[in-house]
Amino acid sequence: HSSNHQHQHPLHHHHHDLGAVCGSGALPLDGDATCRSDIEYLAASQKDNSTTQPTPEERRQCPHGADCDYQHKHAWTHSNQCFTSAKSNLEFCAFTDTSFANGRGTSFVMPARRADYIATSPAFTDPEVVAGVNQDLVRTIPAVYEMREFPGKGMGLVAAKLIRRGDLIMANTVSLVIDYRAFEDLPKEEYQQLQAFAVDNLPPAHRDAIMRLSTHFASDLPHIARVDKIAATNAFDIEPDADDAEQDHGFFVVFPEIARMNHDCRPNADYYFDHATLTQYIHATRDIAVGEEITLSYINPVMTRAARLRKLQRNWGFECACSACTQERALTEASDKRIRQINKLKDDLTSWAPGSRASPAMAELFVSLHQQERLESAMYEAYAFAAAEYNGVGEPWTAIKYARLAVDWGIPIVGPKDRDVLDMEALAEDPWGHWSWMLRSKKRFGPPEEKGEGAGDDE
Ligand SMILES: C[S@@+](CC[C@H](N)C(=O)[O-])C[C@H]1O[C@@H](n2cnc3c(N)ncnc32)[C@H](O)[C@@H]1O
Repeated sequence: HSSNHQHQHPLHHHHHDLGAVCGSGALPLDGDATCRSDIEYLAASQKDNSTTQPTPEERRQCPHGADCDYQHKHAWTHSNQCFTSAKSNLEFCAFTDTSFANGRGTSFVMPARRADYIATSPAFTDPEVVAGVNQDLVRTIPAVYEMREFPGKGMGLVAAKLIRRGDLIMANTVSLVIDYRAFEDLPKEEYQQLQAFAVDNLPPAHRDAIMRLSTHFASDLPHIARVDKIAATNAFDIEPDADDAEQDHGFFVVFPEIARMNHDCRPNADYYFDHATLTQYIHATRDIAVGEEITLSYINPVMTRAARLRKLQRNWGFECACSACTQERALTEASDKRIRQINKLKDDLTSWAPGSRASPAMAELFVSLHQQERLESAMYEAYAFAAAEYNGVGEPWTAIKYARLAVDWGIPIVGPKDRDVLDMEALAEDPWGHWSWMLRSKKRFGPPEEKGEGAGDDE
């Protein structure tokens, strides 16, 4: 299934994984109430006036944590079409809430308990958190972009004013949300029927915005096939919330306005998804001049030209003609060499084994290669590696400099709640108390590591 790339967080050199409250292993499918974050329980229970919502204490005592979460049954405006998979025995339904996000509406295709779980998110229980999002079907703030046609690409967006790095370009709440298992487990006809049903039940303006989206030049498709082609051409992969009992199973999601952004291998914007607001945010990754096209990368950009072209052709069926793909041959070769070097250096920088060659100088090279490659979306990671390397040899001031850069470049790209951003904030505030403090020196010059469990690299 075609879908846009998602951020991976390759900065897994943490010895203390801030993101994982219950350890790093996958949760059993029926969940574990004690593993979930207290803050999220509080947020959900305080923001919901209904008395059926268990208190944080009640949730904690639930023998089957996951079931406690679904005591609150969301009032869906449409949820009368379902199919049960013979393959997995799961029942998938189309759920629509036409009042979601101030009447914009949203539709899900997934099992009922998962839909009810997602509906406990603040985006549903506290409409305030999504006020001001979705400035497109109904606009109250002037747009920083306009839509126009780009020869060979269909429609696209251009900057209508100077946009600075870090500026918010647009944000959309979830529109059409499909559990990957529906796609994998159901017969194609049933799956496509649920998907079309989900779209048809949205409020008309929203439904029409989806139906106008690109089918990548396919025409005269019957309605159900057209919806399927629109989903395949425009969907983003979304990773489930870490508290979702079914977190091993991802979604693909269509956002009707964001879907108008075309691909560039060196894009000037990037996106992240926030589960609390069920919103995809698009920010500028560098300054964008008036009249310049606003672009995203549909794939991981840290790939050689040939690999990028292959992937774009296979998943979206277009021949990438962005400047990084069409520059003269000598420049392409130089770029591919830098890409290969970036990927090699990353192995060293992510390794905290005593034999790793990583050093502050290597991290400086890593930062420079990203700048040379115009990989603004990945700069925060490079800065984070540099911060950890400097701190690892006891250079707190340079470590703080890079940690601050990582935070500033990371917030627009992965959001303020991202665990790497939080980790760098912690380093900038207290390098001496950070996990990386003197860690390289200790590993290289300290007593020999104990053999076996816990020794050496945490990868
Ligand atoms: C998510 S949509 C982007 C918006 C689309 N151009 C439209 O008219 O709504 C993805 C489709 O846009 C087109 N597209 C996006 N980036 C492109 C590029 N760099 N070159 C050519 N076509 C592109 C392809 O048809 C692709 O299947």
